[in-house]
This record gives sequence, structure tokens and C-alpha cells, in this order.
Amino acid sequence: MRGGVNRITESPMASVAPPEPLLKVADLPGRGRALVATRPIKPGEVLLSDSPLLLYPATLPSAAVFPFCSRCFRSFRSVATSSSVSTGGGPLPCPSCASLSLFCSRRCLSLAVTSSHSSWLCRALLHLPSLPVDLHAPALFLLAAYNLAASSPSDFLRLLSLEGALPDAPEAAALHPFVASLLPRPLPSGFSPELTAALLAKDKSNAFGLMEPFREEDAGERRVRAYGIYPNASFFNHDCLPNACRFDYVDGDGDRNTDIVVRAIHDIPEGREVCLSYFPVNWSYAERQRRLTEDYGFQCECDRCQVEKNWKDDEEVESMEEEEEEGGEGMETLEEENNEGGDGDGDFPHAYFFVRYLCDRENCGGTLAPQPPSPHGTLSNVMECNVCGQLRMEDNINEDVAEDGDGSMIDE
Ligand SMILES: C[S@@+](CC[C@H](N)C(=O)[O-])C[C@H]1O[C@@H](n2cnc3c(N)ncnc32)[C@H](O)[C@@H]1O
Repeated sequence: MRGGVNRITESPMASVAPPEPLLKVADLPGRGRALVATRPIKPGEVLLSDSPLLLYPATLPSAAVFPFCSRCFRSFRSVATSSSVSTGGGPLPCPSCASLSLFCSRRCLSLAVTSSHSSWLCRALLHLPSLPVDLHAPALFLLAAYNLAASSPSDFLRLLSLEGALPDAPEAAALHPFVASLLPRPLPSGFSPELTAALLAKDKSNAFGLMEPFREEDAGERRVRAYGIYPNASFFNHDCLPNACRFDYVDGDGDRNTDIVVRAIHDIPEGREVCLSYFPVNWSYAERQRRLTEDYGFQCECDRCQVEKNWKDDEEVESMEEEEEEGGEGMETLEEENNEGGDGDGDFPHAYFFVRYLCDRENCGGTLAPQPPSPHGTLSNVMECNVCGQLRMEDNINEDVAEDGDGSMIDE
């Protein structure tokens, strides 16, 4: 569904944070809060840079393939090669919980003990290895969330205001007593099994994964280094053919390395809803619907799903394989099909999106978006993959995106 089709009721909520409010929050029937373009948006424009409300590691450092700093989340490998980050002599274990938390510098260690690595959380980590491994990530989330309740009650309320009304997370029953035994007394106001379950549901619906760098040898199995809850980016709804995608540069320099950046993939008209895909765009219809139902509690009815729900399983595989194999010549054929509206059987009207915006690197599955326009508004013809980071020059970017005004080839 698109903004042009839906009736949009503007909510009284503030527009998304500066520098430029290119998006505003709107209530869309059947979709809850959504982000809508406040003016026509050009390919590559930065729609949002968002800092996390909270971050937590996906695993304990001992289980991480490439250990990372427990505060800034940079891998020690990247810190060692960065000119602007002082390592202070290599990974520093926390003096209290030792190798359960490692820091890249004395600065990160001293900043952490006054915020994300408070003394009770540090002691709590010592008990984490007693839990089954599959509960480590949700337990780390709960510890970070209850730590936020103590350190920044307003941010904790913001976390609670996010969407996430799924039935009780099954982990809640095991994790509530665990957390209750570790929290400092007095317990936070409102602390209850229901609050723990509600927090876990917020995490499931809203957490963004900060991924380990892409490696071809991982054969598509990418590991999550950390999860973050981003208060503004949490308003993006899902579309299986998104018009924006998000980038993260966690191993980059500067204090805002854990921010996520959302950029337009192609032209977006004013008033159109801006959506991300909550997972790689090359997933099959069945995989997408399963994930959206189980983790987000809704069935997707986007334009792409409307087409693919009528496909037989083998048709889906054939169409995707055709698109991947055909390359340049295939692209023309698929574009012709698109323009003609397809021929029914084996119809793949959104092939254009895959040819143009799906990274062609083996096992990557990332989405390409142009780099931001210059300060004078000149569009970039360099496409960047949001998974492997590959940059690709694209010819005739201005001509191609004019196809139907927003670069998509979907009939609306
Ligand atoms: C990250 S939140 C997005 C913002 C949310 N709509 C809100 O009101 O805060 C994810 C939730 O939004 C809703 N949602 C996202 N994409 C949707 C879609 N395409 N159709 C219907 N609901 C959607 C689902 O309830 C999902 O669990």
C-alpha cells in the first residue's frame, strides 16, 4: 500500500528531528504510525539520521567471532586500524566483570561505567552464562532496558511508547525471574511480568541489527553484532519493495558511529509513505509473510505481495533465478515485460527493482541506494550497497528514475 492510496490522518506528533524534516509522522489506517514525505524527495537524499535509545550486544564477547568494544561497538580490528580512535593499548577488560565486557579505550570504559555499564548491570552479566545461549540476546536487551529505566526515565518511557503489542514473548516467563533476581532494590516502579513481556515485544518489533562486516565466505549467513532501538526510525513501516533503505557505519569514526542513516532509493513524491524492508528484499513470499506474522504481527499486502501470493512456489524461484542470471540483456527483457504489464503466467512486474536496486554480489542480498546528492543538489550516480558496502557507478540515473515518477515499475 502506498501513501497516495491511503487516507492520511496527520497525527499531532512532531516532525522527525532536524536537520531537515523531510518526514512527518502520520496515522495510516491499518498500518499505525508511519513516516510520510513532506516534499518531493530525490534519490539518495538522507531522510533520517537517528541515534539509538539503547544498544545491546547480540552475544557475550566470548561468543563473538570478532570481539568489539562493549560501549562504542567498534570491532577491535577496526579500532586498531583507525587513526582517530585511541586504543590505549588494546582491549581493556572491565575490572569487575572481566572478559564479559571489553573496551577499546580508557575513554570508552570510563564513559560506560556512568551509563550503559552501570555497576548492577556489570554484576548481572556475571550470571548471564547460566542461561541457555538462545536467551542471551533477549536477556541482554532486558538488562539494557531496565538500566535505561534507572539512568533515563524519559527515554525508557519513549521505549515503552513504541509499537509492539504481540502476544507475550515466550522468553518472558524464563527471563522475568532472572532479571528480578538481579535488579537493584527498590525495584523500578511498575516492574512486573507484564512489563517484561511488553519490553520484549517492543524489542522484537523495533530493534535494528548492526551487522558484522559482509564476508563472501559466510555464504549469506551474516552475524548481528549488536541491536539498537532507534526512536524515530521505529516509525518506518515495512514494504517488500521499499523506497528507502538504511545504512550503518558502526566501525566508522566519530561519536555517532552507531547512528543509522536512512536514504531514499529513488524519487519519492510528497505525501507518499516512506518504507523500509525489514529483511533482505530477495526473500521469497512465504519467508516474508512468515517473518512478518511471527515477529511483527501482520500480513503484508504490499503491491509485490499482491502479485506473488498468486505464484506457485516454483514460479517464484524461476523468476528470481531468471532475473539473477540474465544480467544486462535480461534487464531489457524484464523492463519490456514491466512496461507491457506482463503476460500473466510467470509475471514479474517488479523485476525492475531487483535489476536496479538488488546488489549483484554473491550471497549479499543488500539493497542499493545512491549516495547523497551534492550540496548543490546534483544527484550522485554512485550506488552503495547497504550490506556489503560495494559502490557501483550507474549510468543514466536521471533518465531511468523518470519511468513512473518514483522509479518503481509497479502499477498503482
Ligand atoms: C517498527 S513498527 C512501525 C511503526 C508502527 N506502525 C507504529 O505505529 O509505531 C512495526 C509495526 O508496524 C506495523 N506495520 C509495519 N509495516 C506494516 C505494513 N506494511 N502493514 C501493516 N502494518 C505494518 C506492525 O504493527 C509492526 O509490528
